[in-house]
Amino acid sequence: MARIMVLGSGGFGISLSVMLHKYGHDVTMWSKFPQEIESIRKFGENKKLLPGVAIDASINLTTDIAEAETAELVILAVPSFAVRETAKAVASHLAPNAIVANVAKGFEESTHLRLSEVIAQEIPTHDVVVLSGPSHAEEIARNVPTTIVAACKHRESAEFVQDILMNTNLRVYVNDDMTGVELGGALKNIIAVCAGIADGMELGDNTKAALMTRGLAEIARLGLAMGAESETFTGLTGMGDLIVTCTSMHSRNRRCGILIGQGIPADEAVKRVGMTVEGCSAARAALALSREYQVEMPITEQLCAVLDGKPVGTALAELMGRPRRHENEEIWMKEQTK
Ligand SMILES: NC(=O)C1=CN([C@@H]2O[C@H](COP(=O)(O)OP(=O)(O)OC[C@H]3O[C@@H](n4cnc5c(N)ncnc54)[C@H](O)[C@@H]3O)[C@@H](O)[C@H]2O)C=CC1
Ligand SMILES: O=C(CO)COP(=O)(O)O
Repeated sequence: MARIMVLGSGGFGISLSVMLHKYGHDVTMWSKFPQEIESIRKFGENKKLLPGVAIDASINLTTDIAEAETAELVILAVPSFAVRETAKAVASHLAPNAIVANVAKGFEESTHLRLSEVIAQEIPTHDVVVLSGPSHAEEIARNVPTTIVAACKHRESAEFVQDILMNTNLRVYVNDDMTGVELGGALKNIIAVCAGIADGMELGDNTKAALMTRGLAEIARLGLAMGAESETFTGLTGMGDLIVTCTSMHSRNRRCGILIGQGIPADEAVKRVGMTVEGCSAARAALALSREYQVEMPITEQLCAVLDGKPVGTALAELMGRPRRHENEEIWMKEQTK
């Protein structure tokens, strides 16, 4: 049994807390917002962010982040935009040997940093483990067999988290390619918004398959330029998460895309989803990174234009009308220069 502090009492924070509690761990769930905790106490669930999932009364609920002091594992489960402030808030309350894990999938929008880099800046004293992979909160909470990855440069830290999280319904792999794992998780949200747009426009399965496949190509292109390993993108945190998020009825990013595809302006679509949608801000960060690393990310570029008001039909026509190329252009170019 481990003592675990989950920071964030939204969809994913709750699903992890409920699962870890079920497997006998001592779980405390924190929210910055007293009204969120009060509402969970009152109704025994988070009616807005994960309705229908009962939160056992023996899961400790708090708004006092200092309660992290006794935790062996502290899991950040807040949106990307809140990762720095949450890491900063918990930094002085961590036990010396605690491991910090992050489940948020995105970038810091102002710096374009990966979230483990943001956390490392605020908590340089502790190892950060990235948790990612195809894992919707709604299904984790209901014990649907699921696989994820715990990524860290130090294998012992990743294995510490693996040991705590592994159970009969959750299989956890370790990986040391933190860059690849984090980029896969952050960038698939962009493609999920686009897949949703295609669904909202009532395009077909061919279009969705094209977006997913060419989306993975541009995810891997940026990833390789940033030092990730290519195998990571065909693994759980690359292709695996891309599949689940582009096809699932649970996906917040896809749901946002459906609304945009139906003609709802992006800001309004995000509001209507009412939960964390990471793909829109990730698209802006990814576009900046693609320019910095000089790689082409045409789908990401068109999503950014749509977020700025370009009609989805025009964006689609421009993607279809791109200059002819080889499917594996970079490999082909390399072959020619041998
Ligand atoms: N919901 C899911 O199935 C999964 C979500 N994730 C990732 O986990 C992260 C959180 O997502 P969800 O739990 O779905 O979001 P959510 O919208 O359900 O909950 C967000 C939580 O963060 C808290 N929060 C918001 N602003 C905050 C701030 N400034 N400071 C501290 N806390 C703040 C909210 O009070 C709430 O408890 C996202 O990056 C998402 O991509 C990853 C895997 C699965
Ligand atoms: O990352 C997730 C599932 O692995 C959750 O994001 P979505 O809800 O947008 O699919």
